[in-house]
Amino acid sequence: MSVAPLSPDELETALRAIGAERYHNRHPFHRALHDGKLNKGQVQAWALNRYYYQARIPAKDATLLARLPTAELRREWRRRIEDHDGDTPDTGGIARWLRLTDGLGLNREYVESLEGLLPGTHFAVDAYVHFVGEKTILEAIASSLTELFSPTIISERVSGMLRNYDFITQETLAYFTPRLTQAPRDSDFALAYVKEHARTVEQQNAVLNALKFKCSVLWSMLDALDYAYVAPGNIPPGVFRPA
Ligand SMILES: O=C(O)c1cc(C(=O)O)c2c(n1)C(=O)C(=O)c1cc(C(=O)O)[nH]c1-2
Repeated sequence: MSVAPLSPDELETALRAIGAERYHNRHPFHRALHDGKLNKGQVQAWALNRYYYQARIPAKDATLLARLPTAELRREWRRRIEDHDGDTPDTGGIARWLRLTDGLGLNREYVESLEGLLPGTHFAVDAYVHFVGEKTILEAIASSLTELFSPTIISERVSGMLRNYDFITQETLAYFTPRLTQAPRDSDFALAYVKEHARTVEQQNAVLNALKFKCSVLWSMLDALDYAYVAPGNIPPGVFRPA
C-alpha cells in the first residue's frame, strides 16, 4: 500500500506536533531552571554546558553554508553565522553568552577551555554538527526548525529566572533578547524552504525525523545536566564542580 505525501500545510502541522511533544521546554531540568528550583551552582552548570552549543552553532552553520548551491541560500544562511560570531570582537551571540557566564561568576578562560563540559553535552552537540555535515541539505535545514519553538521557551525562561533568582539580572540574560527576533526570522525561512522542497513521502519522513533528532539533541543536553547536577553524587570525574 502506498501512502500519499502530505500537503505543505499538513507537513507544517506534523512538524509543530513534534515540537509540542518533544521540545526541551518539557524537560524537568528546564522547568526546575525557570521555576527557581536550582541553586546557583546548578545554574552555572547549565550556562557552562550550554556555552558549547552556542560556540558550535556557527561551525554547524558554516558546514551547511559550504554545501548550499546558490548565492541566495548562502546569503540567508550567512546571517546566522554573523549573528553568533558578530562582526567585531565582543559582539554577537557567543560574546553575549560569555556575559551570562561572567554574570554567574564563572571564569571566562575556564568556560572557553571546555574543560568543565559534561561528556553528554559534548556528544549531543557534536552529533548535531555531524548531522548537518552528513545529511541532505533538506534534512540539515529541517534540523534547525526547533527554532520555531524557541521564542516561547526563551520568554518563559527569562521571566522565570528574573523572578526566581536574586543572582540573575536583565543584563546577564541579555543574550536572549535578540533571539526573540532572530529565531522567528530564521525559522520562517527554514519552514518555507522545507514546505517547498519536501514533496515526496520519503523527503517528508526525512524532514520529520530530522526535527525529532534535533529535539533529542536538546533533550539529551538537559538529561546530562539533570543526571550530573540534580541527582546527588553523579558528577562525572574531571568536569565542572559547583563551589
Ligand atoms: O534557548 C533555547 O532554548 C534555544 C533553543 C534553540 C533551538 O531550539 O535549537 C536555539 C537557541 N536557543 C539559540 O539561542 C540559538 O542560537 C540557536 C541556533 C539553533 C540552530 O539550530 O541553528 N538553535 C538555537
